[in-house]
Amino acid sequence: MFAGEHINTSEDRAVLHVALRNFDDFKIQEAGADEVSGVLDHIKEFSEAIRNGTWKGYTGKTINTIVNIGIGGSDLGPVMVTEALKSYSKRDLTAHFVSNIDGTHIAEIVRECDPERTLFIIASKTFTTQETITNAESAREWFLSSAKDKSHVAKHFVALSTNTKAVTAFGIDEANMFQFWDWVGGRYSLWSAIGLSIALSIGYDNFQQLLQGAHGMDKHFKETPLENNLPVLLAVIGIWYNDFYGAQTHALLPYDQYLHKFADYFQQGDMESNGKFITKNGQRVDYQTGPIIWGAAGTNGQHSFYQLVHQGTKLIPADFIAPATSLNPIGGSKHHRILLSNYFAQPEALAFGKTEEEVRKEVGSNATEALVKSKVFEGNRPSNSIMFPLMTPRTLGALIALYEHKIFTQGVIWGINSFDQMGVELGKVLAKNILSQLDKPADVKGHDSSTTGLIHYYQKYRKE
Ligand SMILES: O=P(O)(O)OC[C@H]1O[C@@H](O)[C@H](O)[C@@H](O)[C@@H]1O
Repeated sequence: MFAGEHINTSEDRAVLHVALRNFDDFKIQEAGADEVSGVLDHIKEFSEAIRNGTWKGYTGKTINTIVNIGIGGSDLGPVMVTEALKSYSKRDLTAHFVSNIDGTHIAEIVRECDPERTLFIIASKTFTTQETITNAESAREWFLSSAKDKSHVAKHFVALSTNTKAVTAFGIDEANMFQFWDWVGGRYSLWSAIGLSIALSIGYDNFQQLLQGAHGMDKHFKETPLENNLPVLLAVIGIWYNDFYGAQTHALLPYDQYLHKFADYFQQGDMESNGKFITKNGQRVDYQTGPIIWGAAGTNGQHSFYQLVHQGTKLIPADFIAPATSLNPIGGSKHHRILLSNYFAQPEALAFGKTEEEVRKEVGSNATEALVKSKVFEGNRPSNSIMFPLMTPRTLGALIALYEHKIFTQGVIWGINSFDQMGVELGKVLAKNILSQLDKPADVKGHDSSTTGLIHYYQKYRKE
């Protein structure tokens, strides 16, 4: 990876998100790697102009709202990071994210926007993604219904993409396009121009700290012997439970409200990278590969799904993640001490459980056998605890890179290509075909009876 070899073999591409946060440290040979700092300068200049108010909208007002329109890797990273670093954000610059093709998403968000003061950021590596282009067109329509004049689009729309031709065809000025390169995978792109909404929200200096933190983890990963290498340790522990103990899922459980999108983010990061049954050589694997990633923040999960984690029939390895210090130490950090007491208690309970003997002592001799058994915790349920001093941009950068390299290491051990995503294509092709058949029942052809029946039902009941 660091050498720039085309390890994404199916697409014949290098995998160089590490080049986006390199700071001239590693020597990377790949076309575009020397353009990274130029794009960072562009991000710096633009984000400062928006934040300090020198960039004005079409009526001369400053921008107070940004709307990132993107999906998958062009959405989840910016969403997760802006939430995680909200404490560092410019509070009078509201950040919204539109991803879903469901018109409700954009409709509800533009309700909260003033066209004179809103900047739309169209984030798409390919600039062909159906959801993003459709949402971007609707945003432009909404904007022009107030601004009237197409020349005003330049003040309110920018693009983050590798596809200059499609961006200019959409009507966005090339000067307002932030470039990146095909060696940046979508789910590894928050470090690239796709991070513009992050830089706008937390400021360029903080964005750079995020990159520095990731670079620190890159160096650790590249230079540390395997037995002390954090991404490698996480990777092999994960493989141990996945491949040798039959664990189907892996839970990400941050005890930090700011990380409430962390599991969503790594659902794509991990499942799109390692959800594959074919090796790089084209063999079907006869072992398990990527786990199902899920999770939720804080103590909320304890009052819903932890029952199954503690006493269910499934083995669920989990990562518990927390900062030692809260950015909101209200009540003399009363909340944080309670939060952390839970953060410490849960892995302990999972590991050591409660024996039948202990339960008997607790419930007394009058308790029924069934009650005694229902209170036993078998224990021996595995978890990793990750703790850091304080949530800062630098720490978050390192934390994200830790998981990125964990996923990469697992992919290497499983012999799969963690950097393509062929599995998302079939559904897209079928949907395109179905879209062309939705108008008339007579057009619905070539499907199984269930699909045909469903489409006919829709055609019968739709209002418009
Ligand atoms: O940035 P783009 O080109 O619009 O792509 C968005 C997403 O599109 C999806 O189809 C891919 O599975 C993701 O990996 C990708 O992040």
